Amino acid sequence: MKVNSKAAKDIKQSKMITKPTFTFSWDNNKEKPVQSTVFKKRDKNKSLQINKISNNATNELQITSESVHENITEPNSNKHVKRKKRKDKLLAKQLLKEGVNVDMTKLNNDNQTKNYALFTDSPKRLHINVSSGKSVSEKVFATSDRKFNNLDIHRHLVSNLEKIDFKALTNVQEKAIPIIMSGKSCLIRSQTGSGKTLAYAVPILDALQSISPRIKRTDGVQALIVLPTRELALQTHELFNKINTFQWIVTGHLCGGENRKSEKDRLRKGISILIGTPGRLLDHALHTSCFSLAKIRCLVLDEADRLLDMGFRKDVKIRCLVLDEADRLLDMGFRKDVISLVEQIDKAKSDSEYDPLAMIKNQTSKLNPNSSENDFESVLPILKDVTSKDRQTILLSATLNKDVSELADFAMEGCHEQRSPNYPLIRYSKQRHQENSTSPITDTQDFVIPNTVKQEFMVTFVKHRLFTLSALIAAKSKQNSKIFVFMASSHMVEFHYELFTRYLRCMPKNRSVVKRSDYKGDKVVEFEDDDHEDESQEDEIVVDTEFFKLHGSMDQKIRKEVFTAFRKAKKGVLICTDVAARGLDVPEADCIVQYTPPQSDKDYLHRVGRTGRAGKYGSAVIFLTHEEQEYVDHLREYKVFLSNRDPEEYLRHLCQLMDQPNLEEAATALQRYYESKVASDKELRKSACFAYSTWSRFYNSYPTKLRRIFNFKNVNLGHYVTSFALTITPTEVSQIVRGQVANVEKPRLNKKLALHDEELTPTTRQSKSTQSKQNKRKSINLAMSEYSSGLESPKKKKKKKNIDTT
Ligand SMILES: Nc1ncnc2c1ncn2[C@@H]1O[C@H](COP(=O)(O)OP(=O)(O)OP(=O)(O)O)[C@@H](O)[C@H]1O
Repeated sequence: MKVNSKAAKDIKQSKMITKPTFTFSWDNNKEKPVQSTVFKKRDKNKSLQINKISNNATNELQITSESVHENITEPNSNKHVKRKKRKDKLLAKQLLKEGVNVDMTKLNNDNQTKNYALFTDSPKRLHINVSSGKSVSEKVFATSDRKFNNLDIHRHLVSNLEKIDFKALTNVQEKAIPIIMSGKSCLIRSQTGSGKTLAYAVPILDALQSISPRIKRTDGVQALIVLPTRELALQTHELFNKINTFQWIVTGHLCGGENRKSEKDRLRKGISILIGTPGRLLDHALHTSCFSLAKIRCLVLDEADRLLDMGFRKDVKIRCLVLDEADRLLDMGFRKDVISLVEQIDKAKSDSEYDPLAMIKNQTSKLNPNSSENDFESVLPILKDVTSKDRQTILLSATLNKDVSELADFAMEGCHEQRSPNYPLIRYSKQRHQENSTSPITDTQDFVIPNTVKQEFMVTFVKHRLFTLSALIAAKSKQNSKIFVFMASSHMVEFHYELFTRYLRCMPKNRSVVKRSDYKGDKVVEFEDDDHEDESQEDEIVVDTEFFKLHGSMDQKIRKEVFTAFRKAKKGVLICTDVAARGLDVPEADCIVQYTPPQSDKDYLHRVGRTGRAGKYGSAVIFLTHEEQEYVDHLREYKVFLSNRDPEEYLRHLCQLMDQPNLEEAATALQRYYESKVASDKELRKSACFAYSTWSRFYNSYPTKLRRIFNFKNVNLGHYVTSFALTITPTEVSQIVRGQVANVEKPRLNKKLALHDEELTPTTRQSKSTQSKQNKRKSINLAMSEYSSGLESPKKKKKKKNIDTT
């Protein structure tokens, strides 16, 4: 019991007080009656007892003492859990009858149950079939042993590539580079980490360097590369810079969250190869005059008609449009925007003046005797031909679906003088529904995951999730691993990042003093003891690794710094949302942890694809609960086979970490330690509440086809609260979150999982108007929260008639 008059004041003033209860007793001398009034805070964590004694003279009650009781409720002490325990016992008896070995003492022992109940759950069995099947695999490097110097590209480019150690061609490069160099549009599907970026970067650079007279900055954008995330745009830009030996070819990137003025300056100077995210590109197209559409071909998103009003000139020449991670762009709601872009470019072409020279040139090139049989038309490569009004379109992704193929049909239809929808589809493996390379792409494509990645699943009890993840991180850090940990929301990333950096990485030296008796019952363990200011309070590094965080709500500057630092780090743990799932290339990353399963099956592939890149080895593990284990069967539909990993293999590391000989004691001590820290730190507790709240929204918005596996109605929310190191009930968490949101003047939190308005794409912003549409796109929006368009709010830009000319 603690007495603290400030706390007593807080409770008295607090609005969250239930009705007081009055009790009367006699004072020690049995002379006067004592009236005790107990106020209880709604969160039941604190209660205030005021003892008053009647003053005979004035007939008034005098306060004799005030005391605040901190009742840390044991999460499992409610009726619901008791009922569940009864059920567990019945189930255990049933299992015993079936001949399954069940330790009934654990279930019957009340003391054990009282002992925090982390390891007293009824036995749950895995009922999934984990036998492996034949997955679809692709070889990364070409068997023909072809090298860059065998290609007809400039020798300076070859020597630079060799210097960076790009000698042998990967399969996708061997197939795609000659096709792109010939000027054809194509659709490329190839597994993650197979070198798709270089497959288009090399031919683009080579084509541009061969133009005579040399292209100038003032000639405007020649190639436009559109990517879904800022990090990906930055990374692609870096790659272009690294391999570009031709100083007159200027590359640049535009993505949300950066200083617009410096971007404007760069645009004014001129860029030949422009890499960017759709939102920011549109932003500049709308507001930056030096990014005039008269000079450069721009990606037109939502407001194509307005762009035309703004002077979409007819002599524009974007001759190469690359849509990387094309399916992601569609998932993010950019379908309309991309289609608008293509329409505008086509319109510009058809509106352009009669150009007999170009026509003659095209005719001549069609008679080129060197053209291959398969060429549906043989033209002078578009990028090399300055007079060409054509456009070359390249769509790439590791996962193509019907939507992308429809977009490709549309985008490529008009990209050559003689239209032909018969564009080459570059894909390596023969798939279930694929008879030949021209057979249609369906939504049920088999997933091709690098066979150098060991894919596992780990079934844990919900209450074990937090310390199992900690154990995994501790174990992997000993092996100097570089780990991606994928979580559901920005808040979840923030909370785990704080918790792990502050309390997992370093721990007090005296942590071994916590014995079983210390975490029995309802007492919260505190390692620090105010009375002992000795060395026992010192911390030591127990998990020797660096933690990083990455999510869409972070400031762009920090986001860039974090990403660069993680790439450079020798080892580390990147706690992130799906913003890091696509395209990011961290070659040394050797472990992927999916702490929250993805909402889209494709995301499973892309998350796993952050390891095992370019033939390197890696492992990927997904956390599942017993109720979710069917997900393993679900992935088998895509020919993805996971093996089972026993969590105990990681949990053993906790004994050393917590200085406890017994595994269960060590795990419980860690959980208690986290809980005590969260309970005593207001900010951390708030962060945990938001993390839990956004997780629950995420979990509640799985798409229909995954809902039978990830069913919100089936989850024990109380257990999930424990997995966020909280010792309060889910209802209390929502009250705290609601209270916090109400206290914020201008709530930055969108009703949907803390979506920041600026994170929405122009298309989504329009769709915000109707609630029904919102509901339909619930899961899309969740994913999009991670991507910034960098656009101003619609209100601001609506009345802007004059374009900013600065
Ligand atoms: N010819 C090559 N030889 C050696 N390494 C290569 C070669 N081409 C690419 N790489 C390396 O392979 C890795 C993956 O390349 P890249 O990022 O282009 O893959 P991707 O296919 O685009 O993957 P994702 O689908 O995940 O975006 C990079 O680290 C890159 O440096």
